[in-house]
Amino acid sequence: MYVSWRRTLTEDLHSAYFQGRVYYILNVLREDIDNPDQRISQDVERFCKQMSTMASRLIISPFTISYYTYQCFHSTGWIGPVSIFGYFVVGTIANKILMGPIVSILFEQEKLEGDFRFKHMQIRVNAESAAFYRAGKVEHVRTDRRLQTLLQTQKSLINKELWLYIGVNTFDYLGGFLSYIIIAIPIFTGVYDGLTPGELSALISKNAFVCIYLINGFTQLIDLSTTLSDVAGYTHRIGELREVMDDILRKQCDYDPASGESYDFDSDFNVHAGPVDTAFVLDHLSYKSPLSDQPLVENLSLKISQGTHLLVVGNTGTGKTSLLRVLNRLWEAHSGFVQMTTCFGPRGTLFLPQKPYMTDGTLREQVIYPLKDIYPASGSVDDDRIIQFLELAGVSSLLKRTGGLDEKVDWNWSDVLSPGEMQRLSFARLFYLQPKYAILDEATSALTEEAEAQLYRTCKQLGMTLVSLGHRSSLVKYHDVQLKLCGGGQWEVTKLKGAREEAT
Ligand SMILES: Nc1ncnc2c1ncn2[C@@H]1O[C@H](COP(=O)(O)OP(=O)(O)OP(=O)(O)O)[C@@H](O)[C@H]1O
Repeated sequence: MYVSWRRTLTEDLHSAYFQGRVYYILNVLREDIDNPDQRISQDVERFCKQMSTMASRLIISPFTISYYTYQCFHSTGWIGPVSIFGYFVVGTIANKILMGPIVSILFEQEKLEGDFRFKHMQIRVNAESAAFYRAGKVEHVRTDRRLQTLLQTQKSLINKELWLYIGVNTFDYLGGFLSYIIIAIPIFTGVYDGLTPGELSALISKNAFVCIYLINGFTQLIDLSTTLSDVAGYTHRIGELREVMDDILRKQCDYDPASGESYDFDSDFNVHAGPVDTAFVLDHLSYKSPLSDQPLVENLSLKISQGTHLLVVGNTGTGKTSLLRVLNRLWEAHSGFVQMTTCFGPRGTLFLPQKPYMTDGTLREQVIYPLKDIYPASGSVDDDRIIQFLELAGVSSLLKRTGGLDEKVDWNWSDVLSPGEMQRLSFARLFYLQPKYAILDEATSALTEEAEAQLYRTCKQLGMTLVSLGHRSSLVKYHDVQLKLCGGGQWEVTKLKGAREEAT
């Protein structure tokens, strides 16, 4: 049961988490949900484990309780079952009161557990940068601080649980007396006055057995209180995550106001109807960052068309990457429209983000990312293409390091590749997927100008229209139009080297 519940619950959460932009919104934009990763992995695991330990008792209890209620009624009359049920109700109310604070503290403890784990994760991912700073001591203090906060909460949880344990054990203990009180009432009220001492002792032992068994059935349920309080805490965390994901899915605006069509964020490779030679149409677009009321850009009208290479420049924080977020529909526009008139992926538009993302897997999986399978499915011809593109991107040496395109590697790609190698590998991806439009966010910032020139030349030879973001003046010569973001919502478009001006 544990395994199948865990599978069902995790798969259900995954299907919502990976739908559209939900994982991005949860991790980057929403602050009301802590540690979604921990909720999906650890909380679900513990929830299913605790539920499965409760399951056998919960399944069997109704049968044993019904059977012994009948038996108890048969031997003691209504007084036995009624007093035992009453006793159970009192015990349940007492436990409910004691359980109340535990659920909220358990919730808090799991949050702090997630924060503590995240700190270790942060150090694991950034071990080299931290080591360059010789930051062992400061990281030690900070990690210990998180541990102390966690342990304090854990201690107060255990203190609260202590009262619950005392309550549960007292209930168990007093239950033992109750069976004799139930038998004592008919004896002392003279119901069994006509019986001989032998018959009376036989009756007492029979009645005691039945009552003790019925009470035992209830105490077993009451013993579940501690497990139940844990289950309630995990349910709260998992339920909250599910509700927030549903809320995001409901609000996710997959409706294109310009074309009036709805689109599917995940159906990447469907061609969107629109002018064939245009990738994006921006109409009086304004956008701002999620935490600020100041507009980054106001009333931007622009067309990104085939053959017109666009360079986006501007000071730090003026909203260059944010423009790509709006184009890629990660952020909603504040006003105006953005229409994406091509598909996403091969033969459409592809974004190379500022931080190259190296997935796990083989070298082939790195190159074909984000495709799941080779494209087009062409067997060994595909190998030749991949090798050729690795060479063109200047990372053919990776073939030797990995031992082949399909050799499994046991390292973390982001740890072992230099930033320059990661950028080159991202270009190998781009060459392989050959989109019509390549949107490059400081994609060559870690490379020399010669390497940059070679990569840009190859992109153009492969027929891509480029939209680049960057600070380097060397980028100017590869572009026809420049969009300068000046901050405070201002922008200006200029034509470079006398090219056709597509932008207005
Ligand atoms: N997830 C976020 N939540 C809140 N604010 C954000 C978020 N991402 C970016 N910002 C803010 O939005 C503003 C614009 O950021 P953006 O990344 O577009 O800058 P940029 O022009 O690309 O800068 P750079 O040249 O350094 O890459 C910045 O002030 C940034 O702090």
